[in-house]
Amino acid sequence: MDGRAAARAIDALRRGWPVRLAGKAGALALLPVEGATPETLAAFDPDGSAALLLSAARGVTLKLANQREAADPEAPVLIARERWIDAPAAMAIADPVLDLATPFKGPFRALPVPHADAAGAALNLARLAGLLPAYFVGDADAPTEAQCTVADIAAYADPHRLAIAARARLPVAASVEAEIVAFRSVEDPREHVALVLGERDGTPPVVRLHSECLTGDVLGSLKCDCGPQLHGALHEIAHARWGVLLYLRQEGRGIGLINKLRAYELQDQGFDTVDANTRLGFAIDARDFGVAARMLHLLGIGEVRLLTNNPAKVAGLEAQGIRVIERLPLALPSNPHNERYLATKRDRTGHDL
Ligand SMILES: Nc1nc2c(ncn2[C@@H]2O[C@H](COP(=O)(O)OP(=O)(O)OP(=O)(O)O)[C@@H](O)[C@H]2O)c(=O)[nH]1
Ligand SMILES: [Zn+2]
Repeated sequence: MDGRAAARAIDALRRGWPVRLAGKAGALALLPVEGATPETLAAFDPDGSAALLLSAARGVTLKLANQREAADPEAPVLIARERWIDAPAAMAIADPVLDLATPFKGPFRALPVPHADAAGAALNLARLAGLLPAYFVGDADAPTEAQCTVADIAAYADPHRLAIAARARLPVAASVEAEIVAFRSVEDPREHVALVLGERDGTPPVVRLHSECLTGDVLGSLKCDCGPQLHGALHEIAHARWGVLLYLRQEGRGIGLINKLRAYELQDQGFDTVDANTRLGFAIDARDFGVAARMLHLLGIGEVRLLTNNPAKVAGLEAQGIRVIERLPLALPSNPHNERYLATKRDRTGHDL
């Protein structure tokens, strides 16, 4: 298991370079659809015999006959590369934002998925790279720039690899009694942060898991409630005996900034948060709360009073060995731009709002 191999593969994918991903029974040569050019595609698939790997959720929208009722939205599906599927056509197949501009696609011919473990891991790897979950799958001898295995990807994403890298006093607006603690794992460039407010006194702290939202946290977006929740949580924690805000680098509930902005474009076309994610081919919530549990563990915290309206966060932490002794609500006033977002949280993802 080598997390570095996965890191190299992610780097290659982001540059639009092909990678080889080995599963238990065999390997797949993969060229990401996002970033593929006519030249890179011709070099990867000179005789036009590649297939297209997509997620089952995307297959549902494309009306692939065998995907009408996909049990697992993130399961891999494969379709043949017909003659008309060049690099731009593949992008239109992969990217739901283009569906309105290119409504008539197909017909598609579904193929059996070879090496389902590698194919599933490939979709996960695309998410980690911040790309659309879609690949050309080439011959076993297709040229590739990086190689990794399914186990390498698991090692890369393993929260146990996180360690405390630095800590310092950091007076903030909410409280001058604050310490910032930064965490990192060797291969994953995302640096998570904890802000510890007040004096540790042996009681379970008030804890907030805040997932990064560049648009809401920094730019003051009105489309979500992240900015007010961030400041509201810091305020609540500052008024408790002590507490911790975890700032998790899981932008867009784990699909990354670019894919979140694609989801926003779909929302402008009328889809809600949940449907936008599944149309892109992702799970409704792709976050890994094991990261938060690991950070709390490294801070010596085993019991928390959790500030959230999201029952999945409580369950996610408990599943990773953190006891949530109390759930504290964190609801803020809505605005005309985030009413639907909040209604979707309440009606479709079980938030207690
Ligand atoms: N994919 C996607 N992510 C979004 C969208 N809007 C906000 N986010 C992300 O959602 C995350 C914040 O999650 P929240 O839903 O506020 O928190 P929660 O865990 O569901 O629930 P609470 O703890 O009750 O606030 C941030 O990473 C945002 O970037 C969206 O429309 N699509
Ligand atoms: Zn937000």
